[in-house]
Amino acid sequence: MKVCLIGYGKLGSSIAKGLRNAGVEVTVSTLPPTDEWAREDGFSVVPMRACAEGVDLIIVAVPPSAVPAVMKELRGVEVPITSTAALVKLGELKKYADKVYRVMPSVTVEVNSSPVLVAERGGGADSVVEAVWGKLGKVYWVNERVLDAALPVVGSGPAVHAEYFRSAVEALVASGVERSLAEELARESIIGTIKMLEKYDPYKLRSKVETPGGITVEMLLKLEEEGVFGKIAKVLGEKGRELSR
Ligand SMILES: NC(=O)C1=CN([C@@H]2O[C@H](COP(=O)(O)OP(=O)(O)OC[C@H]3O[C@@H](n4cnc5c(N)ncnc54)[C@H](OP(=O)(O)O)[C@@H]3O)[C@@H](O)[C@H]2O)C=CC1
Ligand SMILES: O=C(O)[C@@H]1CCC=N1
Repeated sequence: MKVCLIGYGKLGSSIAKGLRNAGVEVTVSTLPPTDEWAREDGFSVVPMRACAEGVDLIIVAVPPSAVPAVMKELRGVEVPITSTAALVKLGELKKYADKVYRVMPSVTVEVNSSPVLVAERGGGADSVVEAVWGKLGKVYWVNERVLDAALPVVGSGPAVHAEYFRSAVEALVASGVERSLAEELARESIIGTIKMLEKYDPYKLRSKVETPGGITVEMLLKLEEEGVFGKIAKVLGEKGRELSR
């Protein structure tokens, strides 16, 4: 399979590396200075129209403000297009191309382990979209409203989750644990928790950990009193509702 990737920034470079891991041939089109970064990473960089020739899929990973210019330059190209841009709706993309989809992944595509929301089925090239994006994680076909509502947890997710991880590490360091050990312990704990969440819902998991009158319930009640979890749900939920309007 061959892919043309437009944009080699934070997300684009992760997409390129994830696809390469999976044996997909990637050609890049981007502006300076990231054109040089793509070359240093071993990708071939060409002008946009040349990039779009003879490929199975085009992935547009440029800032939302640059999408109209890129779509205009791709006008008339028959190859299906997937846009990763937040904020640019399908209705806008369809003004420029027939076979076009919105995709919402996260940078964890770099390790081939991202939820990949795709809107919407029936865009004229579903199987090629599934085949390419399926190399980068688990594909979920959704309507556009769900893609936007889920963006705070899917697209932004790694940054939000990393902040919890960082806080846990700082807590351990403050308690006298060496940073390298603290990072390893926090990481292993999260990996184990994720595996348990595949078996149990979060309420059940919490009740398995809380010893009555013990340390866990004491800490969790304190965090709830501070509004920590409620605030996360409020901010992410408000943003999801705003985006999906
Ligand atoms: N970062 C993330 O985790 C996620 C991002 N997204 C979406 O993906 C898109 C990219 O985000 P991100 O990678 O963070 O952004 P960056 O700003 O890091 O990267 C944007 C890339 O697009 C290039 N570019 C800008 N304008 C053009 C143009 N006209 N033609 C060709 N290339 C161009 C930039 O080149 P240069 O910098 O060299 O000028 C850069 O390589 C955004 O729309 C964002 O909403 C979606 C999900 C997750
Ligand atoms: O922060 C952003 O706007 C983009 C979309 C999701 C992740 N990065």
